[in-house]
Amino acid sequence: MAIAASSTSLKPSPSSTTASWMRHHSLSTTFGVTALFFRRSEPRCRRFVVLSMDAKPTILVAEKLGEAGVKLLKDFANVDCSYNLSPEELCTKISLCDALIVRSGTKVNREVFESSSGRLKVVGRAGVGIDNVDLAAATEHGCLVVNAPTANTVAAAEHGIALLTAMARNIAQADGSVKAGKWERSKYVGVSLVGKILAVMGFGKVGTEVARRAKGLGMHVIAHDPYAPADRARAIGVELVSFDEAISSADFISLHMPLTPSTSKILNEENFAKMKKGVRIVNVARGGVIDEEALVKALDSGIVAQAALDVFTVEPPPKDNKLVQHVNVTATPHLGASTMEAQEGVAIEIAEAVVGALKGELAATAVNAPMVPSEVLTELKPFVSLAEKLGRLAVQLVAGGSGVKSVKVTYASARGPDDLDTRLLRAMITKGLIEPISSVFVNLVNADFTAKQRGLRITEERVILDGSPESPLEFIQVQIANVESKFASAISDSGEIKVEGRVKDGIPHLTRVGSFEVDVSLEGSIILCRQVDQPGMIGKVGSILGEENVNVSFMSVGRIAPRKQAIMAIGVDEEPSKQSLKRIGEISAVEEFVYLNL
Ligand SMILES: NC(=O)c1ccc[n+]([C@@H]2O[C@H](COP(=O)([O-])OP(=O)(O)OC[C@H]3O[C@@H](n4cnc5c(N)ncnc54)[C@H](O)[C@@H]3O)[C@@H](O)[C@H]2O)c1
Ligand SMILES: O=C(O)[C@H](O)COP(=O)(O)O
Repeated sequence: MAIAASSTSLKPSPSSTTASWMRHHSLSTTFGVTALFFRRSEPRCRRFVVLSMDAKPTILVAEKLGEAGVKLLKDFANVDCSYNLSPEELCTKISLCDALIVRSGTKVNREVFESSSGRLKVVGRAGVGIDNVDLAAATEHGCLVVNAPTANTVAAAEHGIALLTAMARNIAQADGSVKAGKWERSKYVGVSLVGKILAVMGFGKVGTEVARRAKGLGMHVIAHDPYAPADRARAIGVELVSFDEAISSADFISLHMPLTPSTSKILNEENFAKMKKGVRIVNVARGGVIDEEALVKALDSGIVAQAALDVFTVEPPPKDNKLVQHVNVTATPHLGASTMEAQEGVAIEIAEAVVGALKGELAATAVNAPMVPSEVLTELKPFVSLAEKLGRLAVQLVAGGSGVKSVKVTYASARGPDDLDTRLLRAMITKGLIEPISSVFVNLVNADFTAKQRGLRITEERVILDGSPESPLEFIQVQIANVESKFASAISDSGEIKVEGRVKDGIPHLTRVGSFEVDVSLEGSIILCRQVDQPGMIGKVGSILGEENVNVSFMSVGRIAPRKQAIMAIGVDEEPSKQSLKRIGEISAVEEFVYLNL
């Protein structure tokens, strides 16, 4: 994968790790100790993590949510249930919230993310359709969007069937007539469903359940869905056909695709003209998939005999909306998901997803981030940490003023190329590369976007090794090209800054710097010294650090040959004072050294 370059570049600067308190606070509050990819590791930030460990995150529930879900949320967070907020009120409240839960009635647009000043970390959509959430803006702001895709499927399908049968037998109109004191038996003669062709447009979860039920009513069901597997359709006796075939052969059309740029107004004047005269249309998907003006015309001309609509382009539709008022239209106010059972299920599904995301777990229903199965995550966890630390090390080796633009990551593994999903690792390397030298925070959601925005091009390469594929990876190598290093020995023979690491006994280790092999655990911070290999060096450095009670966790020397140049890597638990670092630099055999903060 390659992330295209843009015009900006990263400029390392020693003091640029400082971010605002608010950002640290919201990060650590929101993604506490278990946060796998959201927590920063600078000592300064760790203080805020400790401070905020007891602070509960705040979740704004902006639309009615089932009680069971609200209870789950309250067990974990402060919950503010504020319904019917104006857009301005939502923007004002959002800067105090770590998560927001909405249904289809709230527009979560760019302004909402901008108003959150970086605090909003999760948007939970209590339902399926996410067309009311600006996903691009969410991603740019590093905000995870999760939905509840399964709990209202049956409710929506049942509502679709209810509309289909009610429309065919004029139930709503006849009911109104009886209540008005009339008895119009010949006016409300309906049409039968049995033997009729139903075209299900969008053969996903809801479409499939509608098809199943329609077959039970004796209908002949065909479906159109460019992405649905034919065998799934065949398994329930449904034939997948082209768009034109579906709409031109159907007696009834039921819409079940999401609203996207490619489905917007997919039923338009041109397509109504292709339909059988007298076709009947059900829409429990989204109002925007129909050109509503064209539908009014098609109803007036008789191409469309009847329509049953649960959803509208603008909700609620204006009172004088011609479609709603049309005599041949049956309308419901977006009730597809509104059964007691579905709303309890959706509430639990979204509450679990939002709480999980706030705890830093990878969400199974993430809409704008890769979903990583938990077993894969368990296996990758130490490599995730290694990836971030290699990124942090590599960028700190860049001399101030050099712009980091081109980074190559090599993953060496004995596993087949399809067995390793590198998105998580790439995100962590990106986080490691960017966070030490900027005030932005990077996570799985915004990593690629942030890299692209900063003109950082990351290319990935797989090296397939022989041997046992027990571990997902042997080593990860990070190379930064076209830069100078503040530690010349980090430059490899081919001219790039190069660091390489492995996981040993579950702990990330640095195993190569430039052309030198080292072995130091990446648990604290590191001092790298290039020296002339000679006896007593470890003791000299160790005693300088010992004098100020800096604990050495690890030492390793990698050398070209005995008594030639060597690199000493020293792992330290505490940050040495400037004075101690200066004294290390003054040891006569030391040619260069660098302190790297992990
Ligand atoms: N009225 C309601 O209350 C209600 C309730 C639930 C869902 N919905 C709507 O129904 C939609 C479908 O829900 P779902 O759970 O079945 O989602 P889903 O993702 O399981 O199914 C959507 C299907 O549409 C297909 N699709 C995408 N583009 C298409 C196109 N151009 N032509 C035909 N098919 C296309 C997809 O391949 C997918 O199979 C949701 O996006 C939501 O907008 C409404
Ligand atoms: O996409 C959905 O899940 C449905 O349209 C339900 O929307 P609602 O949560 O506003 O009822």
